[in-house]
Amino acid sequence: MPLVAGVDTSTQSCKVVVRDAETGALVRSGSAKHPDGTAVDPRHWWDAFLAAAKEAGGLDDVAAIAVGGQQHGLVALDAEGNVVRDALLWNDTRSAQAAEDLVRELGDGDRETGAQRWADAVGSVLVASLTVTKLRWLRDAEPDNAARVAAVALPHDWLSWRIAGYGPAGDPSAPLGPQLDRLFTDRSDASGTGYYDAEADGPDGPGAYRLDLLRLALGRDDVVLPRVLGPAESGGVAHPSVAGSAVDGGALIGPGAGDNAGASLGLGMQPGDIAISIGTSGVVSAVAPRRTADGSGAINGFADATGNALMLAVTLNAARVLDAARTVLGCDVDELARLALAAPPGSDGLVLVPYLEGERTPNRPDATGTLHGIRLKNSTREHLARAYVEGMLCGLADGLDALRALDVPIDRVMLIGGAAQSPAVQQIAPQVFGLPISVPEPGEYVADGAARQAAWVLAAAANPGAEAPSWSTTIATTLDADARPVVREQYAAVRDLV
Ligand SMILES: Nc1ncnc2c1ncn2[C@@H]1O[C@H](COP(=O)(O)OP(=O)(O)O)[C@@H](O)[C@H]1O
Ligand SMILES: O=C(CO)[C@@H](O)[C@H](O)COP(=O)(O)O
Repeated sequence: MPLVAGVDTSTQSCKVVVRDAETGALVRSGSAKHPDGTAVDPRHWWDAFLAAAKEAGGLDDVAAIAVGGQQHGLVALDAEGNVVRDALLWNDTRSAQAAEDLVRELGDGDRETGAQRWADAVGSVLVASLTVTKLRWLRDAEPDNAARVAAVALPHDWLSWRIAGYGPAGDPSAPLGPQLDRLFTDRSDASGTGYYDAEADGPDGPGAYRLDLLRLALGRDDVVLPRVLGPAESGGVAHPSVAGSAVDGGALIGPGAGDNAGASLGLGMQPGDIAISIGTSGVVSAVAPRRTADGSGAINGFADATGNALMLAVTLNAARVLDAARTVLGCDVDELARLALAAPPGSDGLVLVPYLEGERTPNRPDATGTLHGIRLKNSTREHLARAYVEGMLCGLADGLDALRALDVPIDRVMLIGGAAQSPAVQQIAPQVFGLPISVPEPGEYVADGAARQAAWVLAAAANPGAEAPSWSTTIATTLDADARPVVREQYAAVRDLV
């Protein structure tokens, strides 16, 4: 049985899974941490990938590999293949003013007009997360670095390029050197840049770069952008020092995907399915045949990894809100869950608005978190734990409402991401969302989606036109509970007091 590898180079860590290409059975896995911070030298992602691959027993025997990754991060390369500065990640808000400037400029000075024009052009109203705003920030704040930019990649594009053996000139781990024209990406991740229209008529199918928007941001467009591959197209072969050395012809590299599109592929999402991911980011996502251009900015209209649209609401404050609660309470994840479940729904009026890192949806990059309604009665560890869980979930419930407002069908809601394993999150989520919640078997769904894509690439190499393999997703449990409207009512009453 051929084996395939899937990688998730996410905000906090790198995860590698090795699966059987036909059945999807998990064979081996590994993971390694990334450094903290919103600006990171990508070499840490390379080191973490190598460590995770080693923990997964090495990748010599895999016949294909694909990479899913945190979206939007600006990896700006010079002509020698070096990064011009630390990559600015999706959760770095220093480009908030650049986003505002670009919105107004496209609207001929009018914000509302500009917001709708960006949504029509690329599927999303600009916020600091999107790559194009980081390019504008670079142009304005670091003109010397901006002048050195010869290629612009995203985290998953860059890691795929390194796996193929390319990289900085003179770096022994990059034997093929800095061939920038060998960079490739996929439609899902390109759709989060802000200078790619996934639904334009392109020469090879849907999707085309918007060089006019790149120029608007950077002031020029003479930079290499990764080639955008089709869903089952191979971008090349892994360097034998990294993967596939024991396989005839080497390991094919798949196009990869943005992490949310990777998760969608890993879960096998269909229209009507909603995934709520509680990782570093909080993401509410749905697949649809076409994107809706939401000029309000609540919903991003990205692409998925199969040819559909992927509609998302994304918050900056998710699993780390619970990490912060653990720091405040001095407890581990089990104790946090026990405490939260010991307090009543609504936490007797104690409400956390969880903008601990500013916020993206709604767009409040400079906001801070606030605790409201503190009384003697609710000044307990239990109430505080519950308020943190409820506040974080309320931000996601607003995202679900935004999808609903666009008439996105909601038949099934699946909860994934690191914090989805918390019993408190699992039990409180149906009370907040007012819907039953399905929790798939614990797993790395982004890496799994990348592995499924790798298996698809392998099948398509032998049989062009092959479909993605039909690996199944097991739902471990479905949780239902009476809706507790008080939680969202209390939250709505204070959410805008920032
Ligand atoms: N049982 C749990 N309860 C609460 N939080 C958890 C639990 N398990 C993991 N986490 C949190 O989940 C986060 C990691 O989730 P993950 O989806 O891997 O993030 P990312 O993909 O953004 O790197 C960490 O902040 C971690 O503390
Ligand atoms: O910005 C987005 C999507 O628009 C985030 O979803 C990032 O893609 C990071 O994801 P995680 O590493 O938190 O899973």
